[in-house]
Amino acid sequence: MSDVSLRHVSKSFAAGDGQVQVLHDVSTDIRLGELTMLVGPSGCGKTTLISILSGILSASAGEIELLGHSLTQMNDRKKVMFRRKNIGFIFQQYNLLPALTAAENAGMPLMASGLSMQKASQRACELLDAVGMSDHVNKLPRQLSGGQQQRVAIARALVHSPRLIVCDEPTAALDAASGKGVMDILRQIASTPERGVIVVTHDNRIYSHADRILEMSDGRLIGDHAPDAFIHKE
Ligand SMILES: Nc1ncnc2c1ncn2[C@@H]1O[C@H](COP(=O)(O)OP(=O)(O)OP(=O)(O)O)[C@@H](O)[C@H]1O
Repeated sequence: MSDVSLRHVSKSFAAGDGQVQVLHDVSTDIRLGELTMLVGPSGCGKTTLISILSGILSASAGEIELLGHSLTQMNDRKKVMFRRKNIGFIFQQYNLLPALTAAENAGMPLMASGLSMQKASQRACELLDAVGMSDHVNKLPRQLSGGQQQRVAIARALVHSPRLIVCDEPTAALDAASGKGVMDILRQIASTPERGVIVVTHDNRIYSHADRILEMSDGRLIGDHAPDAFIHKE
């Protein structure tokens, strides 16, 4: 059994009087212990695919299994619970709450599941320390650089110890050095066998951080590459 399995996944959206199909018969397996990148031109369906594999969107057809559970058979409430426990999300925009400190922001998922502010902040500080932010725990987002804010977002994504980290363009808003710093952290997370990281990206500066690159075009998976081979092909 694979850690993430997609079988014959298709997705259509309503458009005008008809439907537009944005994913066509996508099948692949994604493993924990690896950093998998999903690359391809704008509009080819990358965000739609990670939204389906993390249970945010439902597929129009096909089967999705995640960590031994069939997402296809879960109702919406179960999907929310499953996601909260097992998946951490990191986006291009860091989505930090401006009135909360770094520690409070990073602790938010724990507070949302009922932990006290004090306990949540304590665990958040451990994670902030791990991403090199121990000197900034009491700062507000506006007092942090883009790269530092993304580190807070990484700490927030990890604070509930999810097994899968799903990232949509995590380095798009960052300069090269900050982007590399963020990818080094994600790479380290994916080097533990019980954790997997999936990164959607356009950013060819970071391809070398992948263990594996899945290439999409026009709603289809068209390649499964080792990063070296893909970088030389580009
Ligand atoms: N809710 C929706 N309703 C209708 N069409 C949608 C919806 N969401 C996405 N699409 C369409 O599906 C296609 C794939 O979009 P998606 O965001 O998955 O692409 P992407 O590869 O992530 O693009 P980008 O790299 O620009 O973010 C696009 O043509 C988009 O317009």
